[in-house]
Amino acid sequence: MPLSRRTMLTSMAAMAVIPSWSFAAEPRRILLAYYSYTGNTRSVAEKLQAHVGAQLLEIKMADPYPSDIRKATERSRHELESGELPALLGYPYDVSDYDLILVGGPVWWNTVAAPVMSFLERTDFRGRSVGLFATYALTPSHYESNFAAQAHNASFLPDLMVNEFDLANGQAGDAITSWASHYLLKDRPRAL
Ligand SMILES: Cc1cc2nc3c(=O)[nH]c(=O)nc-3n(C[C@H](O)[C@H](O)[C@H](O)COP(=O)(O)O)c2cc1C
Repeated sequence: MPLSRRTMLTSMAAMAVIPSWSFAAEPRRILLAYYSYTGNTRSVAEKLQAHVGAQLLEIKMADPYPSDIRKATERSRHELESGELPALLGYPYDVSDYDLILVGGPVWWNTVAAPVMSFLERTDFRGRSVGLFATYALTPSHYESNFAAQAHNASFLPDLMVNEFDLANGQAGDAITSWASHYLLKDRPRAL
């Protein structure tokens, strides 16, 4: 049946205002990997996860540190000084399904905690965006630069460093929320 002139004009007018492509919200696929010994980094990871709905991955060691913190401290120091990084459970991790990989861990001995170093060493970040977050007691020190040196081929978002005392006092919430909304929740353009 032939279209009426009015129908044709209406259709043409609609086509003129609707572009052939548009911006649409497409959820980012986010992996949130973290290691935590005393629970601080886990707490940040869970807060971030509540904001961005990422897939959580706890980095687990094949031979976990003892609960005696002095023994764990001695061992971790030896691992970092000698470069004999601890074996992990379930590696290598395939991150190719994710657009963005968040990696969290504690500052240990002024640098990246040994299990997180292991994770970075065994993961191929080629073509991926990485957002690092860490918790610390006194200063993040060389965490960021040492992390970047170990995570080959990644492009980095600005990082999130959380002081453990701010976390314990409930004063880190705004910084965590702000980081998540600025860097993790952006919509990406998608061709329709
Ligand atoms: C072995 C060890 C070494 C640490 N070294 C540092 C350090 O160099 N600088 C610092 O600010 N905090 C240091 N801390 C404190 C931790 O970074 C802090 O408590 C962090 O929030 C712990 O995170 P977690 O609870 O996720 O394990 C160290 C803690 C441990 C157990």
